[in-house]
Amino acid sequence: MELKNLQTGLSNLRGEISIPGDKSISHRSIMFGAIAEGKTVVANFLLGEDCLSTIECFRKLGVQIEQKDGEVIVHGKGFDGLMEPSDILDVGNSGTTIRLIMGILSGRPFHSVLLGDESIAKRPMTRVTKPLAQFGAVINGRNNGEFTPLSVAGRQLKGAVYELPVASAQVKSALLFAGLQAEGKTTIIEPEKTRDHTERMIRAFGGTVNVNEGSISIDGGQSLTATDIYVPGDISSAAFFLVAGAIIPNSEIHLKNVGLNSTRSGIIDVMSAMGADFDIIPTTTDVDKEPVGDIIVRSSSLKATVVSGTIIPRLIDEIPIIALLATQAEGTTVIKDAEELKVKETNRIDTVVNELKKLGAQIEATPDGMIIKGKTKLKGGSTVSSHGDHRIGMMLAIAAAICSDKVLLEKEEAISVSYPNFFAHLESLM
Ligand SMILES: O=C(O)C1=C[C@@H](OP(=O)(O)O)[C@@H](O)[C@H](O)C1
Ligand SMILES: C=C(OP(=O)(O)O)C(=O)O
Repeated sequence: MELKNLQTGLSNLRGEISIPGDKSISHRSIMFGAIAEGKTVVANFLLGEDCLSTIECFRKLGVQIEQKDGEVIVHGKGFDGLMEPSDILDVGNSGTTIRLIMGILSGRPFHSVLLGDESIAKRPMTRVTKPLAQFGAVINGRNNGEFTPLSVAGRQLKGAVYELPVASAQVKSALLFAGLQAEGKTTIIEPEKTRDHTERMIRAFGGTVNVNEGSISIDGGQSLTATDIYVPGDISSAAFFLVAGAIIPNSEIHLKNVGLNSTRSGIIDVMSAMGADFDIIPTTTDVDKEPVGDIIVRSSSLKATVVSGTIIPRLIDEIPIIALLATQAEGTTVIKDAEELKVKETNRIDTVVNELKKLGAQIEATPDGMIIKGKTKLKGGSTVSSHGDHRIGMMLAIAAAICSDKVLLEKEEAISVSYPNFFAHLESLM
């Protein structure tokens, strides 16, 4: 296996980078473009492997999708324009693709089969297949519908009321896609607020969705109309450079075009609580659009914090890099209520704790999170692994930057799932 020799001992990071498109919004732009009528032009689409998997799945469903001059153009023909695929739909490494597409496929009058990579094969699917069964969907899979391969026998769905047992935007979104094509009304009750890109996009495509405190309702039988989408930069990708700027000495990084949707910006609140030195310059001009801004981050003197409760869904994908940040803060940082980390691309409680320990961090796993003692000088002198998880790979590359001894990374290729230019951007700041 080829190992990447990570840059260590960085004395500063300076300059400006434009953050690539948001992964969650990019997936949804293809899905909504496909089920709407007309031509949807998507600008700043993320060309990461996960989003490319979504494009390929919809091409197999008969949707014409072009990539031209940095834009993606989706020629939608409505829900009824989707056709039975003659081949397996391969979602690759993407949990968002497989979970959301089930909400669309379960209401279509044809048969389809979903498969992904070895990580997807371990991720729980009954969180989606069970509630969809309440709508009348018929989805089968290994272990009573828990694991891929999954087969979907689509049929006319009936709207339902469903209370989510875990805060999951993927489950909520799958049910909204089912509800859009069902007979009658659908109401979803969330235990905590999760990312709301699906609700925003229903509106952008001319649909109606009612959001009340803790619940989301839609009427079935809605038809959507194509629109142009601008995808803001992904705060989950910006997070690696926010932390790099704060923990590497003599740094000042200007991150351009970062999505600042409040359902995603928990890392900003955590960095504030830890005393990080940064400024936000909002650049959004249209209040109906996803909020966007620039962030300037500088080397900081940090203190420990507690990360728990309702903030967790607002920063779930940033916890690996927040754990690294906590190794450089004075005091004991506690991250709890984050059991969901166990069912991501890897068990992120285990992979974060084990890999950071190899570099010299004082970090222990708990059943629902981790406890990190700082400030600790990370040494390195070891080989670490992404375990095929893009966010673990990027966190380790930033961790290596503050190590004194050599650090080798196994499975760096995972990073292109969400941030193909990651190393180019990192090097441009050195
Ligand atoms: O809806 C989405 O686009 C996502 C929701 C989150 O997953 P859960 O819904 O499982 O929390 C997040 O971890 C994932 O990266 C993307
Ligand atoms: C969990 C993630 O993605 P997904 O669930 O789409 O695989 C992620 O990007 O961190």
